[in-house]
Amino acid sequence: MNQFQAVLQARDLLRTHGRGESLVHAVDGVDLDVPAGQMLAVMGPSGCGKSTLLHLLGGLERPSDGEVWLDGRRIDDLSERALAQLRRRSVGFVFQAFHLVEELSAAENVELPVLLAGRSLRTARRRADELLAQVGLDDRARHLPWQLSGGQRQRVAIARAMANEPLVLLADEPTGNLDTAATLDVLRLFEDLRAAGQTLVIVTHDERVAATADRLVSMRDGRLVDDTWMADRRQPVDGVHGWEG
Ligand SMILES: Nc1ncnc2c1ncn2[C@@H]1O[C@H](COP(=O)(O)OP(=O)(O)OP(=O)(O)O)[C@@H](O)[C@H]1O
Repeated sequence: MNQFQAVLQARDLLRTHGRGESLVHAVDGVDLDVPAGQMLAVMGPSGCGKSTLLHLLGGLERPSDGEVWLDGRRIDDLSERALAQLRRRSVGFVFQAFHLVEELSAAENVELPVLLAGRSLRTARRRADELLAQVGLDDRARHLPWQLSGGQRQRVAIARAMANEPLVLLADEPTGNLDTAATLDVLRLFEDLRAAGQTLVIVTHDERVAATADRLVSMRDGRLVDDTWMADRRQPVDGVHGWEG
C-alpha cells in the first residue's frame, strides 16, 4: 500500500491487439493510483482505450505488459481460477447495456453473485432485499428485466454489482442508454455509495456525469493525458447544470 492508500493501482499498463500493420495499442503505458473511497471519472474520445483500461483494472482482461494491484495484491498474473474468484468477490461491474440475466427476476439477478460466492440462499435473499430497497426497487423484486425500464434495469445491475461488497465498483458508460431522469437516479445512487466510502471508477462520455466525480482522468490514444483532482470543485448531482438540455 502506498502513501495514498490506493485500493487500485496500474503500473506501466500496456494492452495491444493484433500485430504488424494491424497492431493497436489500446492501453499504452498507463500509471494510475485510485485511493480508497475516490470516485474517479475516465473520459476521452471513442477508441482511446477507456473500456480496455476498465477491463484491465477489474481483471476482465489481462495486460500485455505492466501490473495491476487491487488492495495491495497483484492481480494481473493470477491463475484463471483465482482471477474468476476475485472478479466475483472483489470487483463490481456495471455496463452500458445492463447485462442482466433475462430469465431471472430482479431479486434473483442480485442473489446470483452472492450464491456464486458460496453463500447460502438465505443470505443471498437477505442481501438482495437490502440492496433492492437501497436502489428504490423493493416493489419490483419479482419483475423480469424486460418488465423494467432502462433506468430500473441499471439500478438492478448496480445492486447486483454491490452484492458482494466489492472493493471497487467499475462502471462502463453506465448512463449511456438512459434518459435524463434515469441518469440522475443512477448518479444519486453513485453519490450515496461514494458517501458510504465506496471506491468507484466510471467511464463516461458525459461531462455532467464527470462533474460529480472527485477526479477526472482523460485518455487519448491509450494514454492518460490529463489528471484533474476536483477537490472542492466537484458538483453534487443536483447542482450540475445542463440536465434540461
Ligand atoms: N479485441 C480487440 N481486438 C482488436 N482491437 C481492439 C479490441 N478491443 C479493443 N480494440 C481497439 O483498442 C482501442 C481501444 O478500444 P476501447 O474499446 O478500449 O476504447 P473506448 O475508449 O472504450 O471506446 P468507446 O468510447 O467507443 O467505447 C480501439 O482502437 C479498439 O478498436
